[in-house]
Amino acid sequence: MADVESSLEFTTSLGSLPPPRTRIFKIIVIGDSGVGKTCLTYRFCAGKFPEKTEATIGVDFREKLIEIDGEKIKVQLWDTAGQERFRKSMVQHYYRNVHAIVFVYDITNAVSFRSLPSWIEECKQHSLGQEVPRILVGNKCDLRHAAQVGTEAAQQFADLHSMPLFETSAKNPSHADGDSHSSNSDHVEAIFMTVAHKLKSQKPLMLSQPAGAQNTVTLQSRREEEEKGGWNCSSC
Ligand SMILES: Nc1nc2c(ncn2[C@@H]2O[C@H](COP(=O)(O)OP(=O)(O)OP(=O)(O)O)[C@@H](O)[C@H]2O)c(=O)[nH]1
Ligand SMILES: [Mg+2]
Repeated sequence: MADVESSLEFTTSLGSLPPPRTRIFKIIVIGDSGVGKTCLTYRFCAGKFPEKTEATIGVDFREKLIEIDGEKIKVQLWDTAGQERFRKSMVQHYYRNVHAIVFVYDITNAVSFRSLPSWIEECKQHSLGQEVPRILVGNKCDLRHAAQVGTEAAQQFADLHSMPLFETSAKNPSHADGDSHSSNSDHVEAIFMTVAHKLKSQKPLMLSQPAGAQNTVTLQSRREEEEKGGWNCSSC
């Protein structure tokens, strides 16, 4: 867990201050326990695969400052717990003010794919309609030999629910690292950047940080929730 914790410190560091009124895109990552949500979000924010992860309790935040067309944008990933017992107290909190949803399944675990309708239903129950951009991510493509979910079935499901499908591996090094095995999977970085581009092009009403506030959007909302006794965040 040491790696993940140090990433959190790094990604939420007050040291690298964004310019005034940085837009924040809140993206929630959901799916069954063990599909790799923590690894995917860590990979995007810290640029590497975590050596060790533990089941997420409640929700973890990871942030990355990116630049699109000259505008600096903060991508805020909410890495949610897949295990029911670790998410109960949190659910109503992380579905607030969501800009995009990433549904994740594990291509080597058919059960995680069959669970997707219930995750979609949960979003619906929390008033996240079709207008909220959503994508489907099949993770662990480095284990294709053990695949239980084919690309065709996944694509059909994605089409049915009008969302793009990406197959990827949080573990594989990128092309830049000289690995040829990753050629048949999308890159984690490209996936989240695609979501960010989509959000930017839609110009939705975003949370923004006024000059000098730095991370107060995140910290304040957490403090408010803590006061209400609602937070149960494993790494924050
Ligand atoms: N081979 C391989 N293993 C992966 C990949 N992504 C995650 N894993 C492994 O899958 C296990 C679960 O990963 P996590 O990221 O903790 O899963 P999670 O979805 O966050 O699980 P919860 O927090 O319980 O909801 C860990 O042992 C990871 O090392 C991947 O792309 N390839
Ligand atoms: Mg996790």
